[in-house]
Amino acid sequence: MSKPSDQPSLRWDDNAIVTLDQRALPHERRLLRLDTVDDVITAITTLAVRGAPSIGLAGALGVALSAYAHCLPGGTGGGQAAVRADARRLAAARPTAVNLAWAVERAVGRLADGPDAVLAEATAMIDEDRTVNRQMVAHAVRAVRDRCPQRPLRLLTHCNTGRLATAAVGTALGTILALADAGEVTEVLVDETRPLLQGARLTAWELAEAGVPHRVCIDSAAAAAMRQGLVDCVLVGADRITARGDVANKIGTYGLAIAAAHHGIPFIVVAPESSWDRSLADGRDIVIEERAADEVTSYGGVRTTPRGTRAYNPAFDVTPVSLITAIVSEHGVHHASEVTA
Ligand SMILES: CSC[C@@H](O)[C@@H](O)C(=O)COP(=O)(O)O
Repeated sequence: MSKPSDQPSLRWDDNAIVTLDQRALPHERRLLRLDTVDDVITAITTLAVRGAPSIGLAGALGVALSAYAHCLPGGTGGGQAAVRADARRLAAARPTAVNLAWAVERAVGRLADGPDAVLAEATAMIDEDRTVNRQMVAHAVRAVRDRCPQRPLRLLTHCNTGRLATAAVGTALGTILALADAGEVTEVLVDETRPLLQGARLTAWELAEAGVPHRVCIDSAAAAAMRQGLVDCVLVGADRITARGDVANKIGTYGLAIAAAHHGIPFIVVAPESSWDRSLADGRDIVIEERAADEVTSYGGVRTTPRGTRAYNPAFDVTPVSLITAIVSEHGVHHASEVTA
């Protein structure tokens, strides 16, 4: 039997995309079947499918769904023009993670060869992501070992960057799991990741599944944990990295990086090449998704703020390269000071 981490977070099955519904975790392991482009867009916008590499793969498979619907005799018609329109809607479902637009564009690139070619491209991307995960994690493990001589390690991570967010072991969380597997980790502090609790719900679930000791850490306690000496290294993922190495990632990452720099703690970003957007130099040019106020003004469907309270709810922030120790991809370890436009 394969280990949980050997199973891709999403797959193609009988003309549909099948994925774990991340909204239901950790209480329910519910499979979600996405039959149409609209299903895919809803899954991405509601975070049933989330994490930069995973939404890219879902987007690419969504183009295949569209190609089968519009480009086969007996389908709904519309041809390639209709598929391109769907592809634009898919790519716009979430604006910050560049992996989504990148993957959709790659799938569209095979449109002239027919729906089977689009599907083959999308499924090849799933296989590639698995290879990329393995390579990236190997480099990132080396980066942590080089910078953190003490053993065992106390690590801190933010959001969810594991197998739910990718097609294999993940990026930052994959690295943590590999270090834990080697017996080098004593505890992982898991930022709960307000407001949608990707850390508390998903990362804690993945770590528990793997048997890695961890505690959920309220986001606002991360700096205090660093001051108390509970953190040897911070590992996070990325949604978009600019040519000079500024990193957009889940809201709260910037604050973590400031705190880590203040305490002299290595801050390492682990992300695939597909998260780089070299068309941008300055991270301030990255479009940051602003999400609905009710994600903050209510909890579990119950309002927590006075009626009419407005909210500031950006899904991501940007950490300038000056606060980052290293950025690791499948190609190796980049010292942040070497990454320039
Ligand atoms: C390997 S996932 C990298 C990032 O996508 C991750 O850190 C993150 O910020 C995810 O945000 P989310 O809003 O949950 O999709």
